[in-house]
Amino acid sequence: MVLRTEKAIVENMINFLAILKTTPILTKAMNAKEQLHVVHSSLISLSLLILQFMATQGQVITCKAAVAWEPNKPLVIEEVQVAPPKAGEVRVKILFSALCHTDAYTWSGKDPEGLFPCILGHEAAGIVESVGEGVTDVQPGDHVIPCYQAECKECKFCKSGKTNLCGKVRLATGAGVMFSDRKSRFSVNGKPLYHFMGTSTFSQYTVVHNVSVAKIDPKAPLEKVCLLGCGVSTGLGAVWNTAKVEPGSIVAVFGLGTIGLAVAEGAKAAGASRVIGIDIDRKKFDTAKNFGVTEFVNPKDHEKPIQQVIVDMTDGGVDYSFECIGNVSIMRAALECCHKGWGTSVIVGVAASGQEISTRPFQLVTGRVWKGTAFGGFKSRSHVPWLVDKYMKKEIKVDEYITHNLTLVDINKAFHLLHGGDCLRVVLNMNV
Ligand SMILES: NC(=O)C1=CN([C@@H]2O[C@H](COP(=O)(O)OP(=O)(O)OC[C@H]3O[C@@H](n4cnc5c(N)ncnc54)[C@H](O)[C@@H]3O)[C@@H](O)[C@H]2O)C=CC1
Ligand SMILES: N[C@@H](CCC(=O)N[C@@H](CSC=O)C(=O)NCC(=O)O)C(=O)O
Ligand SMILES: [Zn+2]
Ligand SMILES: [Zn+2]
Repeated sequence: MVLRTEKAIVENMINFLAILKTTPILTKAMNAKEQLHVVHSSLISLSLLILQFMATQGQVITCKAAVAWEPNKPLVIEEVQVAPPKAGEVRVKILFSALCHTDAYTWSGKDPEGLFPCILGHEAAGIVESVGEGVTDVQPGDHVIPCYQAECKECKFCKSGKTNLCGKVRLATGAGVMFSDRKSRFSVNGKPLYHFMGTSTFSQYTVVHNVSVAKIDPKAPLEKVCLLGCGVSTGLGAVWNTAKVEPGSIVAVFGLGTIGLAVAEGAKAAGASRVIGIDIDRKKFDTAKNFGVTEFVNPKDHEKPIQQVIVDMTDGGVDYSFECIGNVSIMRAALECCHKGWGTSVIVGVAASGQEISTRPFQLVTGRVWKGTAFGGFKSRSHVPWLVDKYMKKEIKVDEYITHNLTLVDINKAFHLLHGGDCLRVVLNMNV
């Protein structure tokens, strides 16, 4: 363990120097003496961080977390105890966590898997603090994105080559506990708190399974790439992996929040000839243009059912449609606006417990295809680092989805903002 930790320190020093080398302020604005000063003080900070991690390894950490004690009741910032990682587990210092509508959905009490009290949050980035026995893929100091969709590379799902779903820890994460002992690593004064989606990132420290953590480029800004833990990746992947949109396709996107905009961005990158954005909030269109939407339709402006409006606009229907709202009536409309013979509709939105989809079977008999996607079909540990690299090469947007920056203590305000029409993603700084 000591050897592994020393190796981690050295590797992180090297990584850190690599970051400094690419920091423009060091190459342009400063003289050599000033640059040396920045390097020295940064190295001291890094060493302190590593020493801090060495001091906490194997110990219970007390830190701040937002606890959902009951559905729909304000989250409470509590001092929580985070147990050390057991075999096959990783404890992560969460630096930035964004809010996703799925957190709000579970918090609302409409998620059949929702368990309380719990720590929500699943779109985040941080640094590995310590690892449990047998963990070799990551080590203290690594920059990581927790992944609610695991990738063990061994189970029948992972080996199938047909899906990104992984079966290894899914039952445990659905039950709000860790796989090895079916217990939680979180507590408040001895009272256990449930984990959420295997990530629970609204805590300054969390414990995740080693199959649920992606190691990323240490130069990537964690306050931005945290978004690749869910929303942006899901939208892009829905287009590239699930639908496999071809150049020249006509695409309809229902719902122009973060997920719908990422679908539009993915469709544009895939060479779609038209990207029709549908939303009941007309303010969304100005933003949507910047993400690749070419036409905007507001269902409120039409008497006819929205599927008929789209069919009439597209000589019989679209090649691909995406439902990015979580509304089962719109899921039906999204299927029925697809072209006879080949149109494919992808459900991305998460609908509440008890909701069901329906259509005339004739819609499918006549060649339309109905699909769904989880995390955009991306295999988490393999593809999240690739997405981070694409962001670093400026091949995908991320910054543009961040409309608000707040701190952990303002998390209730952040959820309030998330429900407003002007908000895409709120990123919380977890350590201020
Ligand atoms: N399948 C997956 O892996 C994932 C699914 N999700 C789900 O995706 C959905 C969308 O997430 P966000 O983009 O963050 O949500 P959002 O709330 O920001 O966006 C939804 C958009 O739909 C619009 N809208 C609402 N009702 C409408 C209607 N009847 N017709 C047309 N437009 C309507 C809203 O004005 C809003 O612009 C959520 O249900 C979320 O839980 C999120 C992440 C991953
Ligand atoms: N527990 C929920 C499940 C909601 C859901 O479908 N989640 C998506 C991710 S949404 C992210 O923001 C998902 O990946 N599902 C696959 C999975 O294995 O959970 C419910 O029952 O409604
Ligand atoms: Zn999400
Ligand atoms: Zn697996």
